[in-house]
Amino acid sequence: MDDDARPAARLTVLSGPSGVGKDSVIELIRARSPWIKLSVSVTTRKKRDYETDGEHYHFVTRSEFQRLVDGDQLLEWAEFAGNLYGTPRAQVEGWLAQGRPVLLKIDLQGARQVRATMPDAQLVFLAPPSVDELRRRLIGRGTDDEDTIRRRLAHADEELAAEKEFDRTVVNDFVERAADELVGLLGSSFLTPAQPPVSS
Ligand SMILES: Nc1nc2c(ncn2[C@@H]2O[C@H](COP(=O)(O)OP(=O)(O)O)[C@@H](O)[C@H]2O)c(=O)[nH]1
Ligand SMILES: Nc1ncnc2c1ncn2[C@@H]1O[C@H](COP(=O)(O)OP(=O)(O)O)[C@@H](O)[C@H]1O
Repeated sequence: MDDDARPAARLTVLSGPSGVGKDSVIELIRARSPWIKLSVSVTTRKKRDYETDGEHYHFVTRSEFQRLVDGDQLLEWAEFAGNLYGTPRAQVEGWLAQGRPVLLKIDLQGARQVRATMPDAQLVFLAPPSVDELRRRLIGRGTDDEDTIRRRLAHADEELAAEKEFDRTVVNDFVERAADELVGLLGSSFLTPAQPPVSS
């Protein structure tokens, strides 16, 4: 396919219930598919031990977050389980302008905002093999206290019911298989993995 025939890069949204494996899939993509740009969200949530500020999230205070909202610097934002999360606008718009494939890991409310404001975006739902397996993963991760797990599982019912609003579903049965399927969906809107552009 020559450059002119290549379809424009699209924004891809990855959503799914807490504990389904979004971070695990994204870690593999980060390591293996550097041509895919991963948006780094801002959040008021507390950092987990395995997270790095500026890589997994930009961790900010509520007043810093509010300043970003007031300045229209977030593409979308939402409150999830008591914390605020948002996508910085400038970086994503810059990558899309360069024709890069961009992946956003955002919740259902954020996915709906992107659908409304950027109708060309591709919405992908990451689904668990079963609800029991989702519960096992959330508890097994060991990062959340009992109350946080309860709140996240309560949200999961709503998120699972919204699967039909998404363009595609990827089942996270095995992380590597799920990551490959997702990269395939992103790749189809830009370059194939066999010919990645020079990463910057
Ligand atoms: N709307 C929105 N949701 C986000 C953003 N960043 C992360 N989220 C979502 O917030 C929810 C909670 O994320 P997190 O606290 O990292 O917990 P985890 O999903 O259990 O790992 C998940 O559904 C994320 O997809 C963002 O920038 N905007
Ligand atoms: N395909 C899978 N099979 C088994 N365990 C998984 C799989 N994907 C993720 N996990 C585990 O499930 C837990 C939650 O995964 P995580 O990536 O933190 O989910 P999310 O980002 O969606 O909240 C972690 O302990 C992770 O190691």
